[in-house]
Amino acid sequence: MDHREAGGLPALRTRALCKHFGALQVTRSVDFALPVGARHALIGPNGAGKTTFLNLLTGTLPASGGSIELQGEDVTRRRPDERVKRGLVRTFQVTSLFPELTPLESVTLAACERLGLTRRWHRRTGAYTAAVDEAQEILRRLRIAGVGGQPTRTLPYGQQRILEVAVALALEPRVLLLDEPAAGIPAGESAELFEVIAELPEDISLLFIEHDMHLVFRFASRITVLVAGGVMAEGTPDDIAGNPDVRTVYLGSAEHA
Ligand SMILES: Nc1ncnc2c1ncn2[C@@H]1O[C@H](COP(=O)(O)OP(=O)(O)OP(=O)(O)O)[C@@H](O)[C@H]1O
Repeated sequence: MDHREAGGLPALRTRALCKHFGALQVTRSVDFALPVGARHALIGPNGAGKTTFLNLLTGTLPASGGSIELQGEDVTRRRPDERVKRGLVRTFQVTSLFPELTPLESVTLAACERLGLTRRWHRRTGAYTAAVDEAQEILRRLRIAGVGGQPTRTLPYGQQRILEVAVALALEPRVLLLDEPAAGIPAGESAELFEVIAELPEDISLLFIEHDMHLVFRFASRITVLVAGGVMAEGTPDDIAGNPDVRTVYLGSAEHA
C-alpha cells in the first residue's frame, strides 16, 4: 500500500487528543496520523473508546484536550458540517437513510447538498443533471447501480450498508471514517463490502473500526490498537499480529498472522 503524504502532510492527524466524561477518561492523549491513501483499521476491546475517537474526529463530540488537523489545518474547534466541507466524512448509518427514497435519489440529494443546490432550487437544471450523473457513477462504482431505482427499504441489509458508503462518497471525502461497516452483514457479503471499499480511489484515506479480525488483517494497510482509550500499538498487520502485548490483551490465542 502506498503511503504518500500530500505535501508531506498526513490526511489526518491528532495530537494528545483527550476526552473525558466527568471523571471517566475515555480518550487518553491519542497521537495518531492517517497517511494519504491509507486503509487504516482501528481495533480494540469493547469500550476501548473507538467510536468516541471517531466522534471526536467528526466533531460530534467536543474534545477535552489536544488537537485534530486535516491536511495540516487545525479543525479542533470546527463544527461537524465545516469538517465535512473540508472532506472529513463518516458513513451515515442505515437508520439515517430514507427508506422510501431510491439509492439514486439519496445519493443525488447528497451530491446536491455538496454542490449547494439544495439551498438554490432555482438553479438551472443542468446542475441537477450533473448531480444525477455523478450519483449514477457512484452507484456503478459500488456495484449497486442495478438496484438504484428501488426503494431503499426493499434492499438487502448488505446493500443498504453499501448505500451508506455511496451517500458519503457523494460528499467527496478526502478522509472517510467507517464505523463497523460490515456489522450485521452475513459473513459472505461482508467480504464483498470490503472489496468494494478497497477499490475506492487512493486519494480517499480510510479509517475503519472493525471487530472481524479476518477482515481487518485482509484489508488494512496499518492497524492501531486502542485499549482503555490509549494507543497500545500501531503498525502493519504483521507488526500487530506479532505483538505479544496485543495478543495477550486483545487477540488472545486466535491465529491471524
Ligand atoms: N456520552 C457518554 N457519556 C458517558 N460515557 C460515555 C459516553 N460515550 C461513551 N462513553 C463511555 O466511553 C467508553 C468508550 O465507549 P466507546 O463506545 O467509544 O467504545 P468502543 O471502543 O467504540 O466500544 P464498542 O466496541 O463496544 O463499540 C465506554 O466506557 C462508554 O460507556
